[in-house]
Amino acid sequence: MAPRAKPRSKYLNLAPYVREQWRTIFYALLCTLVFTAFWPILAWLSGQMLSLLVQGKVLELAQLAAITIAGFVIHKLGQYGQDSLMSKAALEVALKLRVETYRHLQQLSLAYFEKAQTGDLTYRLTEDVDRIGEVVKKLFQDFIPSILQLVVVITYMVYLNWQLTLTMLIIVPAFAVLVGWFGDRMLQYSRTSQNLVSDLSSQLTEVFGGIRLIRAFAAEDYAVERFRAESQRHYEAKYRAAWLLAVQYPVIGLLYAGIILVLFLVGSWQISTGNLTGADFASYVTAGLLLIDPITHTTENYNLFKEAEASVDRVFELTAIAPGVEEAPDARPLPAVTGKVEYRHVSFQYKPDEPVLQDINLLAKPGEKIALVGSSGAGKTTLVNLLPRFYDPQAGQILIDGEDIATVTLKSLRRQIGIVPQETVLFSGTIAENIAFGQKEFDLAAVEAAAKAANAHDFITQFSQGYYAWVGERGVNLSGGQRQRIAIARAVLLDPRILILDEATSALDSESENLVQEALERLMGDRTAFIIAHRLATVRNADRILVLEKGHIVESGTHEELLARGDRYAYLHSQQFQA
Ligand SMILES: Nc1ncnc2c1ncn2[C@@H]1O[C@H](COP(=O)(O)OP(=O)(O)OP(=O)(O)O)[C@@H](O)[C@H]1O
Repeated sequence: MAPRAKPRSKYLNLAPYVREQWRTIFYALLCTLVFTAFWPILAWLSGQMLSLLVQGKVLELAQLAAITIAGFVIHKLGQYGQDSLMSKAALEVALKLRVETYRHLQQLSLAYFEKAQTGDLTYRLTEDVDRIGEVVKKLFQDFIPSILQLVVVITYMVYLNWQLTLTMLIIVPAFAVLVGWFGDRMLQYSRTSQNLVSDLSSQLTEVFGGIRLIRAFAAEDYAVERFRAESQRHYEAKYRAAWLLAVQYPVIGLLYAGIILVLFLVGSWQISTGNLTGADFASYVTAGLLLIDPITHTTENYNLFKEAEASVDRVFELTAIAPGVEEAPDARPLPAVTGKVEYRHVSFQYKPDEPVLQDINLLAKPGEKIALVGSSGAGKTTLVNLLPRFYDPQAGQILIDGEDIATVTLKSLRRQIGIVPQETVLFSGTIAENIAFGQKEFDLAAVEAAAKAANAHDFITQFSQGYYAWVGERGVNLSGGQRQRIAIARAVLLDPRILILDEATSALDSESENLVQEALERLMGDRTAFIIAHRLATVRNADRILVLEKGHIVESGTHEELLARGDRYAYLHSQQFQA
């Protein structure tokens, strides 16, 4: 039989992030050492003090108390250092992980985002990363110090008296297992009763919603009986939990008393044989008490680690996704282009065996305006989306100024292509920030000039805060036409040689329509433009019209030429553009 591979812990993925924090962690561990080393010292001091107390040596006791307080201060300073530094390291890990994962997501292809659920992605980047941060914090701030404390205190106890320690090491874990068993059972019962409560409430919602039906069928008794049965189940689950709790306290209390009894019996036996002094026994008991906290923390943290493993898994699942559209390793920046665009035998499909574009050939001269028309689903959007490499074609090449776009850097390529989409997305921020979207710093004068060219300046200055008016939730509301002009201003500011315009299908009022149209004409100027056309004016004025059908270019020519042909375009024109 082949040896079973040991499952690799998901937590190992976090190692590089933790390693980066080694300096902080190192200092934090030094503080932990100081903090922990003082546990046995404090236990020993309390034993000595107890012994002096019994002997009535007040002065010595006072001196020792002063030393103890000093020791305690150092011990607490160690704890402060440990907690603050470990928290810092853990939060840095979470921060780095969050930003890195986000950066990775930004590189994934659009195809990924079409499949992914936004809610799920958001959850992974917020809740899951937070939970991981919490776990890392617990690991360093709680788990490692607790383990260290256990080791140090137990070593001290062995040093004081090994016979007593051996006895304790046998009975205490058994006790811990029993407490754990009670805990698990309680959790199980409370989950069951929670589920039953939600069943009960869904039954109520259903019944109150359907009360007419119950009346109509005279089914009141039936409804009461169903409700009674459900309530009975709820009662039983609750009672089981209450009963367990009632049993737990006496059982654990009795066992606890038993442990103390054993401790005293074995302790007095050891004192009687001369293996242990009274003061040492007091130190021993103090040390024993010091074990309770770390044991509780260790078990709690262990459960937390188990639970959080799913979060680690979910976050690293994202970072493992390949970007889809990738830059060639030797990609060069695309130099400033004139705007000549060429598609050579380009074929594309989103899903295997469902071709969307087939053997597309097209050449756009610098400054040419090309309108794309065709019925819905013909592949117009897909065709233009290949140009900024939102997707890569399965076959063929796309060239800009003779450079294959697959060989240049994505940034330099996309910077030279302006896009005015059908639906303008605005992010929360000022209008100026929205126009200068993607630029860390911008010149307000340039933004204003762009807005003027986009026929947006007038409506912007009507807001009381002008370019600083806030867009987004609780911000100014922009109409469809205004949003489009913001999008046009964005493109003007970017000043690309190539444009992709996806005309809005939703009707604008005629004034807005004229302003938008005028702004678009100005934007297009002498740039190369691909326009997914829905407006008659655009189609008429285009240098060339391409008619797409089922992924093929079926016709190409000017408006007049194509009308004269009386074929596909003429048909579409009569259907769509006759108003
Ligand atoms: N992200 C996607 N994943 C899978 N299939 C897609 C995707 N986007 C588009 N398609 C399919 O590809 C084909 C072409 O779509 P595309 O959006 O390019 O057409 P279009 O001509 O722009 O249509 P419309 O005018 O309705 O926008 C359609 O059959 C569409 O269902």
